[in-house]
Amino acid sequence: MRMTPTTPASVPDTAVLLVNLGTPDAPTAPAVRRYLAEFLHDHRVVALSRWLWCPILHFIILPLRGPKVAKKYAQIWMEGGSPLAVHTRDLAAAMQDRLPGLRVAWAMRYGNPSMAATVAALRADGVRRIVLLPLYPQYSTTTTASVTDVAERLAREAGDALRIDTIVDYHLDPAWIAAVADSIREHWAQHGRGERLLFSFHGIPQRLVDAGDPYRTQSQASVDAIVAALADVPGFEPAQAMLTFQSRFGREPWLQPYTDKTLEALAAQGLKRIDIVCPGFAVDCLETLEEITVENDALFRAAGGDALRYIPCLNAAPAHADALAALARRRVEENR
Ligand SMILES: C=CC1=C(C)c2cc3[nH]c(cc4nc(cc5[nH]c(cc1n2)c(C)c5CCC(=O)O)C(CCC(=O)O)=C4C)c(C)c3C=C
Ligand SMILES: [Fe+2]
Ligand SMILES: [Fe+2]
Repeated sequence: MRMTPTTPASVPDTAVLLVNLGTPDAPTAPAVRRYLAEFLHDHRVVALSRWLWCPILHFIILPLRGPKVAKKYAQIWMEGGSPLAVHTRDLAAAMQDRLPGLRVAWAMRYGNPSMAATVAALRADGVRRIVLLPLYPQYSTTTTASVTDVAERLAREAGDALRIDTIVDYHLDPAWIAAVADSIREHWAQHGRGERLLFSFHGIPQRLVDAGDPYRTQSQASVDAIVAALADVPGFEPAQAMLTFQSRFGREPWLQPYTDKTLEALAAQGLKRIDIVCPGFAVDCLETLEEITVENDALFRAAGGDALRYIPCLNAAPAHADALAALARRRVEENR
């Protein structure tokens, strides 16, 4: 008699796969060079011709940036590793607690654990359907599409044995908006309110937005919704909120206004206490913990400010895990 392979009821055949950007394995120059080499070879991130870009990358960017950026990672490194990896892992564990009938896994677009190895391990465990959740609330071709490029290749290679459904953005998800707004509210309850509330998002080249990338529009929509959710805070006026863009890379114009220039301008206007939050980042990372709380803090003070008060990312907070688990559960049930 021919036996039909079955999956035991206790082993879920559907997984939720969180994918974040990626980070070096260690805060050392060789590890940072390896990570940046993979990241900056991605055509979604740098679209220049390889004839032009490879010599610049291999002979200028990687040798110079490796040691410099490794020192920055060393300042924020946690006991369990890079903050981006630690918080992504903890968020996946918190979501697993909320999704007992599903398998929750996490991977990185660049570096480790890779998407290919994670998907291979899930398939070996009997997973046949994946709900993919790139950890970018706002869609961009530079980030989300780069994750779906890899997912599409893996699904193609697996043929009928694997289906992947992607949640392409969640920039207006009501539970996520409420979680970010509540984190700001709680910060204000503990520390008081600053004179301005800056929403600082990772930038992208303006050229990409001109070509149709919806990232800026979605970032503005997230800010508007979070500000609307804070309307009942006594004394808070929507005009105190500002959208800015950080982490420029390269020489061409990126989305503006720039976070660093805005902070200097606000200090020059005599403002002393600014609150800053980064809702484009699901979890804390180099760009929030070093660029905002070390570099931008120093330049705000040097320009005459007193305190740049950073409101942390949602990380593995219960409200974040609740919001993303509900989002994933809905997607699993939608196309059963
Ligand atoms: C949140 C969304 C992100 C977008 C959009 C994004 C676009 C983008 N980034 C670079 C270049 C670099 N980014 C770097 C770090 C970094 N970027 C994001 C997120 C987005 N990037 C995160 C979460 C991080 C931190 C990773 C960590 O380990 O904590 C870096 C590496 C650090 C450095 O060398 O400065 C680079 C380089 C480009 C070019 C780009 C869009 C074209
Ligand atoms: Fe190269
Ligand atoms: Fe980046």
